[in-house]
Amino acid sequence: MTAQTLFDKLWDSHVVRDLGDGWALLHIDRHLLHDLSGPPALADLASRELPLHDPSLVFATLDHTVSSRPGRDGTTYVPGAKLCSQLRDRSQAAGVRLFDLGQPGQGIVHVMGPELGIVLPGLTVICGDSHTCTNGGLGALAFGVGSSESTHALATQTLRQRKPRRMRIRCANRLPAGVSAKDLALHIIGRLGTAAGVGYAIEFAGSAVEALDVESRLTLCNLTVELGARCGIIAPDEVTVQWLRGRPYAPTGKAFEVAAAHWGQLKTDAGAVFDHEEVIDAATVVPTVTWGTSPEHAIPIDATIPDPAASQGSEHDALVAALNYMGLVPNTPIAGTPVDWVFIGSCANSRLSDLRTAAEVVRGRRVAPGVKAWVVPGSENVKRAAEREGLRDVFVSAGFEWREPGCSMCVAANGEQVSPGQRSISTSNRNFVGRQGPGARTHLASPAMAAAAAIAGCITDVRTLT
Ligand SMILES: CC(C)[C@H](C(=O)O)[C@@H](O)C(=O)O
Ligand code: SF4
Repeated sequence: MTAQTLFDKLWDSHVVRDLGDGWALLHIDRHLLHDLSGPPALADLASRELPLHDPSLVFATLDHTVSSRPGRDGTTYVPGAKLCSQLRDRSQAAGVRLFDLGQPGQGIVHVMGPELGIVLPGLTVICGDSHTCTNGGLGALAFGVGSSESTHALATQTLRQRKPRRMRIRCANRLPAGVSAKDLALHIIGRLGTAAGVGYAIEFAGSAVEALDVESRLTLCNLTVELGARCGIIAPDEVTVQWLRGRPYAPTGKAFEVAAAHWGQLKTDAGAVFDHEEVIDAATVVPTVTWGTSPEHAIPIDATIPDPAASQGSEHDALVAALNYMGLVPNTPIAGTPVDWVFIGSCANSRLSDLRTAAEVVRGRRVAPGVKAWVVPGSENVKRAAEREGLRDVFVSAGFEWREPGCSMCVAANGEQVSPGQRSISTSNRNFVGRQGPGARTHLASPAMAAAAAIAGCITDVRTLT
């Protein structure tokens, strides 16, 4: 038998029918719905009088348009109230399990899926959301879909897809202490650019990836879409198996052992051929932040803001526009840039391990005067676990606000915004123009770096925080 990549194994095992010309009909194992993309897909189906093919494979949660204010309900953010009630009503009518506000399981869709064991290695997972690639961190074949694809999958549990090419990004050696998966992701995007992954499914491999815990793997895969690829995957291993054991929707008893034995086969065979390969030396990665308006505007914390004079044509113009929007001066150090806002949250970095890392930086210190700092846990379960182990108290006594789970200021679809011209350091994954509100200036960073900026009042190297 010819050597196969992990991606090919996952793809081949889900082909219902080869449609020719690189297209295939795939079986979809899990379908996740959120309050923005879920209601239209369910409504589309209802208007065609089509039943769901298998509601037990579909799960819904409220995340994008819900307020994160303590004591909130689905109506606190008034413009989101209709979407919330639609997702509730349509899920109930369709027999779909919805994790509602205040219930264990509610949370950002890409946080709650893995957390509950709804997402498992070897499964195909879709959601009407581009960061569905996050789930690849467990070894699932997971990708975001558009609304007509979502409708099709609800009705048939299948999807017509064109097979992407395969890329492997091998991360050699180990990340240095204090350098996280988020730094690695930003480093990779900064080096390869946001178009590098277009048309590819990307496998992250190598000793630095093997050394990551599962939550860090989810972070790394979360940012695959910012490389232009719809899908990122990491081979499941013993760390994955241990992380999944006992999760509510994971198999139990003998079935879990059988599943785990199967997951052990899900890796790229020696000698398998990729269409493209990249190698990153993880040992050279340092804490990384973005300065501009694209995730590829990523630089090491000890670097200076780039000078557009070094580039030409449209690239020059794009750099000038980004510098103007961000209100930054070329050739000055990024460290020391004052921040108004600190946002620790989003499906990139709002899991328990992220909050632990940030709390370690914050413990016994104070948020700098004039800085607004928020922690928005990724899910109700993350929130409760963090509260049980005292992390909430660490943040609150330092001057952070402790909020309710959801997307919040990652995309500001719930009205929680950074004011025009204000600068935010954010653990999210997109720093686009207006992403955190009209005129808002966003710097992407790891939880440790965001926490350090909250204390220092400016972008700072967490390794030298005093
Ligand atoms: C609103 C949603 C469809 C969107 C996405 O697809 O990613 C959002 O989650 C985002 O992060 O920009
Ligand atoms: S947290 Fe941000 S990136 Fe993630 S799903 Fe929500 S809006 Fe999208």
